Amino acid sequence: MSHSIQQVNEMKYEEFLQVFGNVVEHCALCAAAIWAHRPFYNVQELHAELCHFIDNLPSIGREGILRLHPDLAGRIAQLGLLTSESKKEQLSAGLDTLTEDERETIMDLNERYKEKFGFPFVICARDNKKHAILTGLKIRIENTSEVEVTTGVEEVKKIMMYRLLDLVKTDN
Ligand SMILES: NC(=O)N[C@H]1NC(=O)NC1=O
Repeated sequence: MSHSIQQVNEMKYEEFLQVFGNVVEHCALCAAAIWAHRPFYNVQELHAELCHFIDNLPSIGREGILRLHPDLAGRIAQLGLLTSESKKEQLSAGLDTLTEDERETIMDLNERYKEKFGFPFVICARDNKKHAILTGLKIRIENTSEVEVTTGVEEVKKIMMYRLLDLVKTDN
């Protein structure tokens, strides 16, 4: 359901958390923190407040946010246990149409990425089809940890914007 920015600004904390609690995957803290910063002028400002909160976390906090994300085409997806948001995103990237070889490659690269960095590979699946995800994994696994925390968090912000646009009307 889509809400006007006026409706968002009038929301009590509990409703706000229910509506926006998963705009950052499994990290309701982000929405809980920025509720105090109402009123928001528009969805862009809401997004900017969330970005500001995330950017001000210590590096281990930002890594923690990455860790809350399920692997793309991973076991959680295979078990049907994704959040509805993540499921929709993974479908939009065509991750349900992977060949056996592609699935094995992506799962293997995801494991190697996690072994190297200690957090999962995060990319905005609504901006990347399955081939771009595979290429991204192959390229980004060569980066340093610092670069990958920054890159992963920038992807979280893109995912967040799409999720917000599903929830807030922009025509006000
Ligand atoms: N691992 C990872 O990138 N997961 C996320 N990406 C996305 O678009 N939705 C997710 O859950």
